[in-house]
Amino acid sequence: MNVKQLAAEKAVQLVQDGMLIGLGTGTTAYWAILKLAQRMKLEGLDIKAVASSKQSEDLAAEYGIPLVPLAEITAIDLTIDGADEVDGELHLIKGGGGALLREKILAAHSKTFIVIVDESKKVSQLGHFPLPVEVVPFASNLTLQKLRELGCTAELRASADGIFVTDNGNYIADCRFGKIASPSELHEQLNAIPGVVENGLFISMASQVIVGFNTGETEILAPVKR
Ligand SMILES: O=C[C@H](O)[C@H](O)[C@H](O)COP(=O)(O)O
Repeated sequence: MNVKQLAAEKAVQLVQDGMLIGLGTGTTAYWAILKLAQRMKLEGLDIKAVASSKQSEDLAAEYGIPLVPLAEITAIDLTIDGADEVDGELHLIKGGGGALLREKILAAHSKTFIVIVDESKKVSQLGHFPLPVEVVPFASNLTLQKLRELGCTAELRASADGIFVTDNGNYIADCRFGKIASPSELHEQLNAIPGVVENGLFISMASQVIVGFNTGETEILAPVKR
């Protein structure tokens, strides 16, 4: 079993009958979706789900996980999602796959938000991974200028056929800040820029982070209560 699968399967153990599950996006969340489908088939697990991307929606549909229209829900019991970096405070960088906006909306409405990562994602300080920032296409060159004034190099993400476009019809600016001294302060500064829709910093949102190790072990990290 690979390390991402290990963390994902540990998280899926927390899922119980009757829950509404938020499905994350990416190569780690992929394993969680597969395990949920397997538990439904083998154990008769009775769940419904909402998806954080077209990709995860398609995967869930392919594996027979019933999806609920977002208009019909008021809250999510538990969301399971990956991350690009996790620091000691359990702040995250997300959006490597471009799904950060929908992921953040689902996380914000989840009673429990479980993050699943392999050990390579644990860092002492966020920022080595370029921070994804979702921006509207209109005047994106000007928005990029404002982002750079915050001290990063910012480039629009490319795709095979031009500029990468999110499920929401927006662009992603990948911002290299180097080490981020104050993630919460940067989060506020980024979202104050007109044209920025949302950024990939998830501040104090994780209820738990499940880390998979190459040794086959897992570690559960919980936020320190102050
Ligand atoms: O937009 C994508 C998401 O934030 C992913 O959850 C994140 O990039 C981690 O992806 P992966 O599990 O593929 O490393």
